Amino acid sequence: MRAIDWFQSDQGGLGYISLIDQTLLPDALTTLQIRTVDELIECIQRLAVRGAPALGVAGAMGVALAAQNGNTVTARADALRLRVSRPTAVNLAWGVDQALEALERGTQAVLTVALSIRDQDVIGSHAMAKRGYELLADLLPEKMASGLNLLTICNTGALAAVERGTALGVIEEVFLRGNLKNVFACETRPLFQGARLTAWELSNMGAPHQTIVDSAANFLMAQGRVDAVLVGADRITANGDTANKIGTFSLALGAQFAGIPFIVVAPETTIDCETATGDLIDIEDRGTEEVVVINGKVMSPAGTTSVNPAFDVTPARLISAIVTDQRAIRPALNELPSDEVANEMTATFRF
Ligand SMILES: CSC[C@H]1O[C@H](OP(=O)(O)O)[C@H](O)[C@@H]1O
Repeated sequence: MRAIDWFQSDQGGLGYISLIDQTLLPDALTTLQIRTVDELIECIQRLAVRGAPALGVAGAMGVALAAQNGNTVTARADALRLRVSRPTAVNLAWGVDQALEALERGTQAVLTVALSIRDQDVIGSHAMAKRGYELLADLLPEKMASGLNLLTICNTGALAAVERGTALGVIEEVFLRGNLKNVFACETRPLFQGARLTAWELSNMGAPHQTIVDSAANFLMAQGRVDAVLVGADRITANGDTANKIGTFSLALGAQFAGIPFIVVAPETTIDCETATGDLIDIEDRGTEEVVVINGKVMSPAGTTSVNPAFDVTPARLISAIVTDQRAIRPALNELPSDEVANEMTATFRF
């Protein structure tokens, strides 16, 4: 079952978006039928649908909903509201923009673009899985043979895309080829995408895994218990700086301290060459309640407020490699990015 897809209903031929409500996992696997842009915006903002690639598909399919439910003026207005429903993942705006370009050619033209984006995401996720596996085999041949201990954060599997996903798709490939010893999945406070979603996906795969509290990750790396860190991305800027789930920057620091590869896996559609450097990325702050309320229990005294950035930014110089559906930038095999490699990344990404 795909995290997000499009279906044509028999009710007058109008189509709708089908999506898994990820807020209910792992306790319940429930799909929703989304027929309006307002319903889709609500699902995006409460993370019923989430993950950069999935948001790109949702953005494009949302424009198709808008086109079939209204005239081009109201459709464009609805699409622009959808475009800004979450600010950090560039894929959402990109998906909306791609579909909007077809709006004047009619609803079917918009839907054709949206379904193409969906299908390209599937192809890309398989390409990233293969390319990421090959990179790990190049970087860690001996450890690959004995079985890799990998660490990841948030959820970057099929739930964050259409199929397979990004970083977790690479981990799946390592598992399917018999080279996975264990996955440490950071629980990923405050919304527990790791403990809930990544653990669910790894369990469904039958892959060996353990969840950890986020703050344990760097200690495990320092102990030598992690061979590589693989993470997703929500926006990669022209110089290779990468926005991803909060806690990712800390993992990159831990990986550099431990001398292990820190690998970002993301489709080309996550690269935003219009934004020069990571400090320019709009980082979503999701407010106090998500931090102080856990399973309905308020953990802090009334009046306590929180800073709750949903993402952070990892500087390109801390990133060992960026694997996309089309390429992989690889550091010298025996060192983490030096200034030269970081400059190469900058040169490579600055189109
Ligand atoms: C496959 S990239 C998914 C990316 O999106 C997640 O954020 P959120 O759960 O808030 O949508 C996280 O940053 C993942 O790395």
